[in-house]
Amino acid sequence: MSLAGAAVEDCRTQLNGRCDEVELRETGDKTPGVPGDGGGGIVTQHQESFVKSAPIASSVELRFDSLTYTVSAGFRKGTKDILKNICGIFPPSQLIAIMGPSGAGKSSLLDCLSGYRISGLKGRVIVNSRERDLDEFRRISCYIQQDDRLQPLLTVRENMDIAADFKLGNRLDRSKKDALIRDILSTLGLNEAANTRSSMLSGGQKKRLSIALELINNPSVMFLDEPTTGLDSSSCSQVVSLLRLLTRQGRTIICTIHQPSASLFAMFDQVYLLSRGCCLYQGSTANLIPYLSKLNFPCPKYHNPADYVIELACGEYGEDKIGMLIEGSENGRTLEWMENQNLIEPIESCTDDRRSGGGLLCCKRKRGMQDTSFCYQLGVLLRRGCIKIKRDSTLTYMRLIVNVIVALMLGSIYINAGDDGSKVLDNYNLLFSILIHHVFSSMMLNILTFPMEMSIFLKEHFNRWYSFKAYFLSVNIIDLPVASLGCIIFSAIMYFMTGQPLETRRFLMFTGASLLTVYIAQSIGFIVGSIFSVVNGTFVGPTFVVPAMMFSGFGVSVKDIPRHLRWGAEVSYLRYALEAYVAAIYGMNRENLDCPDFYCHYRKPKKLLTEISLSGDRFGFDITALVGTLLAMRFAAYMLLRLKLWALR
Ligand SMILES: Nc1ncnc2c1ncn2[C@@H]1O[C@H](COP(=O)(O)OP(=O)(O)OP(=O)(O)O)[C@@H](O)[C@H]1O
Repeated sequence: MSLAGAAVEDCRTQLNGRCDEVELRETGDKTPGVPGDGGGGIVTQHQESFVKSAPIASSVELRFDSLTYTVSAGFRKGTKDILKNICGIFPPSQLIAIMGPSGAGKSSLLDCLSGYRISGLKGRVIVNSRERDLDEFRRISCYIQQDDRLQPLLTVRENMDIAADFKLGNRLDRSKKDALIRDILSTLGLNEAANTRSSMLSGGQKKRLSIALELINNPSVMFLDEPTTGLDSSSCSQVVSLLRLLTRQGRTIICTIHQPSASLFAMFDQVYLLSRGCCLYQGSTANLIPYLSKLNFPCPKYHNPADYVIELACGEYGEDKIGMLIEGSENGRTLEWMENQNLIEPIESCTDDRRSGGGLLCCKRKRGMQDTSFCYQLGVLLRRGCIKIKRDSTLTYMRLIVNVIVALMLGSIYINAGDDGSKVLDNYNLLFSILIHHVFSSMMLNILTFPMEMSIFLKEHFNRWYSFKAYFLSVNIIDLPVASLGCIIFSAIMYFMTGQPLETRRFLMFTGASLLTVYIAQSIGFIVGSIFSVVNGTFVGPTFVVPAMMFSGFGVSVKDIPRHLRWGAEVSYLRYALEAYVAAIYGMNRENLDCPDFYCHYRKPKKLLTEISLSGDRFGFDITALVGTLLAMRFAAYMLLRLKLWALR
C-alpha cells in the first residue's frame, strides 16, 4: 500500500466513529488518494506528476476580520445579521471545511469571502496581508456553487474545450490546450467520460467536471459550496481527496460541508465551525477534540466528532454551550488551535498595508476582468450556441415543424380568404391570429429556457469566463437564424394558402412585419425570463401581451377606445404590427376584391380600412415604430439583466 493509501487507512482506523479513541493527527503526506479512472483511493502517478507540474502562481492566505453580513429581513421587517462580527484565518495549502447546522451562515460566509456578495458586508477581508482588491482577487480565485451549473448538452470534452478557450484565449495553441485538458481530465478521473454529455454524468462526475473547468486557469483559491451534497460516500471521498490533492499545489481550498463521515472529516486540514452567524471553533481538524475537552464538552464514546460538533452547534446539548463555544473561540479570533500557530500573525495586526503582501495583489492593474477580448468571447459564445442548437435538434425541428403545422391548419381554415371580397373580415381575423401565434411561440420559449441559462451565466460570468456584454450580444444573435427561418416558412405557407395578393412587395412587407413581431416577442421573453422563475414567468409573460392585444385595434377599434386610454394604442406594438399587416394586404391602393356573392360589404379595401380605423398607408411609420419598440425592449432587457446582476451581489 502506498504511503497515501496507508494514510487513509490510518485515518479510518483512528476515527471509525469513536470519539474516545480519536486523536486526529496530521499524517505527514497530505494526499490520502484520489481515485483515478478506476477508483481505488490511491494517488496515481499521473496525479502525482500533475501536482508537481502545475504549481499555482502564488499561494494565498485569506483572513477576515470583524465580518458582519446583513440582509433585509423583508418588507418593513428591518434587517437581519447573517454573520456576526466573525474573524478567521485560512492559510495557504490547506483544505478548509466550513461546518455548521443548516442556516448557520456557511454559504453566506463563502459568498462574502469569494466576493459573490458585497452589499450588506462590513468588516475586512485580507488577502496576503493586504485589504482585498475584489477585481484582483477574482482573478486568482473561483467559486463553484452547490448546484452543478454545466451546459447539459455539451460533452465533458466540449465543456473543457470551451472553458479553455474562454480562460486561455490565444495564449496557448490548440495542441497545448488539448494537452492541458487531457492532463486535468486524467487527474480528475474523467477521461473515460470525456465524450459523455454532462447531463448524463453521475453526481460525483458532475462535481469533478465543475472543478476541472475552473482548474484550467489554475486558481490559487477555490471556494466550493457543499461539494459533497447528494453524493454517495465513495464519490464524497473521491471529491474531497481530489481537493486535498489540489492543496498540495499551494492552493487554498475552502468548502462548506454538511455532516461529513468521520473519515471524510479527517481529510480536512482545518475546520471553521459556525452557528447562527458566530464562530464556535477555528483550528486544525486534529485540535477539535482537545478543544472540546478543554471546554468540558468531551465527545461521547462511539460518536463521530463531526456529528457531535454539529449537535453542539444546533444547541442539542443546551443553548449555553453555544455561547461558551463562541467565547472559547473568541468568535474566530483565537489562533490557539491552529496548526503552526507561531507562524501566523494575530488577526488584529493583519491589516498593515505596509507589509509586503507576497506580491500577488500588490499591483492594482486596472484592466478588463476577462482574460480574452470581447470579440474572442463573442466568437466562443456563438460557437457554443451553435453546438447547443445542433445538439438540441429536437427543439430546433419542433420549432420549425410547429410553424409548418400551425400554418397548414390556419391555411386550411382560411383557404383563399385573402382575395375573396366576402371573407374580408375572416381574413382580418386571420391576420390577428398570425400575430398571436408569433408572439406566444417566441415569447414562451425564452420564458421557459432563459432561467436555466441565467444560472449558468451567473456562475461563468462571476468566474470571469466572459463579459456581460459579450453574453448579451450572443444571446441576441444566436437564436435569430432558427426564429427567422421558422417565421419565414410560416409566412410563406400562410400567404400562399390563404390567397393573399401575389405581389413580391406585399409578401416582403408581410414577412418583414412578422419577423419584427417575432423579435419583439423574444425580447419580452428575455425580460420576463431574466427576472422571473419559469413558474412565475409563465404567468407574468402573457400579462405583458394582453394589454398590447387590447390596444391593438382588433375587437375595439382605435377610434372607439376611450380618449384617456388612447395612449395605450400609441405604445402597443401589436397595433403597429396589425396596421403593418393591413397595409401589406389591403393598403397601397389595392384594387377591388372579387365578390362571389350578391353583395360584399368590404369589396373595396378602403372601406375596411375606414371601419377598423387602421391606416393602410403608414407602413413605413409602423415599421419604424416596431423597430423602435424592438430596440427599446432589447435595451430594457439589457438594463434589467445588469440590474439583476448588481442586485444579486
Ligand atoms: N438574501 C437573504 N435574505 C434573507 N435571508 C437570507 C439571505 N441570505 C441568507 N439568508 C438567511 O441566512 C441564513 C443563513 O443562510 P446560509 O445559506 O448562509 O446558511 P447555510 O449555513 O449555508 O445553510 P444550509 O446548510 O442549509 O445551506 C438562513 O437563515 C437564510 O435564510
